[in-house]
Amino acid sequence: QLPPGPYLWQILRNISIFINTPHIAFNNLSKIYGPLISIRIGGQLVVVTSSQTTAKEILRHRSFSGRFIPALYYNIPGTSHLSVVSAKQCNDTWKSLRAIGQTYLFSSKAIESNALVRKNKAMEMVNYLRIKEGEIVNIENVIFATLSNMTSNILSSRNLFSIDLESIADRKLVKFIHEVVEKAITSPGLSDLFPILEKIDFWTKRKAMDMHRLIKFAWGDIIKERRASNRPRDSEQDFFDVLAENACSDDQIASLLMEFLTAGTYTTTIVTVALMVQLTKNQEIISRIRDEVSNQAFDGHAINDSRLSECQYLQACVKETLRLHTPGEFIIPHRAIETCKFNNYTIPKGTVMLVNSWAIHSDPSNWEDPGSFKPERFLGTNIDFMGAHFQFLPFSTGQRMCPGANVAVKNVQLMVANLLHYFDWNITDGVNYSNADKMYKFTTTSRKEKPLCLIPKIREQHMFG
Ligand code: HEM
Repeated sequence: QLPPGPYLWQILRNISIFINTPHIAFNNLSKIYGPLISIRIGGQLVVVTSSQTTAKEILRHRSFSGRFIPALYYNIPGTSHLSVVSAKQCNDTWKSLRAIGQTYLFSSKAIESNALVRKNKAMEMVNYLRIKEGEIVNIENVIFATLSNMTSNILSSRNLFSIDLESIADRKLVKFIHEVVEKAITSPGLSDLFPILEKIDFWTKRKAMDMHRLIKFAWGDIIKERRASNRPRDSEQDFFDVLAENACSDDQIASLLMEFLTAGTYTTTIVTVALMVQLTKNQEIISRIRDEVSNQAFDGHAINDSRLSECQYLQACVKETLRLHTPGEFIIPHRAIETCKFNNYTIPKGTVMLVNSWAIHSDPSNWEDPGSFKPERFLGTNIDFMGAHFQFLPFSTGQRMCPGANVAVKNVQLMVANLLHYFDWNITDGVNYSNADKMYKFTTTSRKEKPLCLIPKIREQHMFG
């Protein structure tokens, strides 16, 4: 009754492709076994789809609305009861946290009322880059710090990083955020695959305590300071105030702030950087974005956040980057919360449900020349990212769909508009826009061989601005 799948020896024979490029491995398997494939990894049953129709059915199926997150994450104090991304199912706490997020972060009203924070952080970035004119800048770090500070200010009215990430404390925290995504959220440990080992899996418990210390290190002082300060007026409340009013413990607040920060910043940085990499190869696209931003969104002093939605071409570039460089080739794993019948198969409770968004975004029956960066493909179409067009699911669809889709796109647009409006960018060997293909090779859709380092040059009209 389970969906078909390869034998263990077939996986072992191709083990390196399964480990290094599982999205390609499963896409290849779907040509043999069809849209639903099951495999057993240790004690864990995993069902994978690379088809857009089946993906839609899974992501919108109530029985598959649970989340599978490795045990490492749940061993971090504060994470198990108060969480959105890692909530095991869509219970009342999950609903109320999504509602709080909607009020303070995600809704159009929240986006509008946070416009000043975003503008100020973007201008801090521009001012920093002005000082760095002619020097090699790790622009990936600057983008990460700026996006993190935008998010942490919206969540808790405080900065989390210095803009150049130069201090040891900053670097420690960045490394940790990468670790949260790459180890705690997306890589199953031994006790996830062999639950019988849970009691003796001391490594996971020790690692979780290390992570807890770092979360406290990041948010501890901010939480202490905020708790000691006067309660703000209702109209000035932020996300932190609502959590504090709801009797959340320091551990719970810290881990939730960290979760939102990671969900919002890690992904958006990847997309902004990937778009910058594409732009370093294509001066024509840069000129087109610049013209559009100057005409539609520059108000004489700064880029006007609310007018960026009129920049259709810039938005097409962001969509094309989300298609070609989706952060993560698979949607964060779902979990069957009950045993159910699905497409004539029986899917047992606890099964991990994986959707291969890379395969959907590279399907030649949906996308002509899918491996190329062609923003024009989105112009004149109504294909958007809100989960109604199943050939394009960067933010997923259904109950667990990313609530931050609109904020994310707005942030990427704002960052790229500022970076291009005020600066020309030379790649580090001094040759403008020529060697980028070799220098910034992607090893997967979103990981590059090297960090993106560029040299900013103030554009002439902004010399004395
Ligand atoms: C380009 C940027 C982003 C991408 C590609 C992205 C993508 C995703 C995806 C694929 C999911 C999983 C959906 C599912 O399980 O079906 C997700 C979940 C989530 N994202 Fe995003 N995201 C981005 C930015 C953001 C931002 C800016 C925020 C908030 C500030 C955010 C907050 C969340 C949260 C809270 C969840 C968990 C939803 C739940 O489980 O109910 N994301 N995101």
